Amino acid sequence: MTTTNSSNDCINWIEEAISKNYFKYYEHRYFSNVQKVGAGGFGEVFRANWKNSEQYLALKSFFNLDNATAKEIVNEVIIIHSILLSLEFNKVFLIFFFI
Ligand SMILES: Nc1ncnc2c1ncn2[C@@H]1O[C@H](COP(=O)(O)OP(=O)(O)OP(=O)(O)O)[C@@H](O)[C@H]1O
Repeated sequence: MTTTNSSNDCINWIEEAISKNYFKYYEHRYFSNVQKVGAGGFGEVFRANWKNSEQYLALKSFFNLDNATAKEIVNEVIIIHSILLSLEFNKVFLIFFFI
């Protein structure tokens, strides 16, 4: 998928990514020092440490996992993935969690 398709396509895309293990699931308990840093139309953004490391990660939560949100997630994954690839990162780590 290179451009945004319909909402159904987005939900299928997410479900396929999960079933093929492209998306990994991490328990909330592995994150520490979770602090809210912002909010947008679809949810809230937090910064957190992974386990006990010094490295900050951005965690996004979504108000609802509906069609519009699925489309937003897919767009964001595609944009961040292409930016990181252009910077020659070999692996891409994105974290979303749902409340
Ligand atoms: N990786 C990040 N690091 C630090 N702060 C962030 C990060 N991502 C988002 N934020 C903060 O959280 C806010 C909300 O981000 P989010 O991506 O949810 O919404 P948005 O893109 O700003 O707005 P909308 O989703 O309504 O178009 C941002 O305005 C920013 O202040």
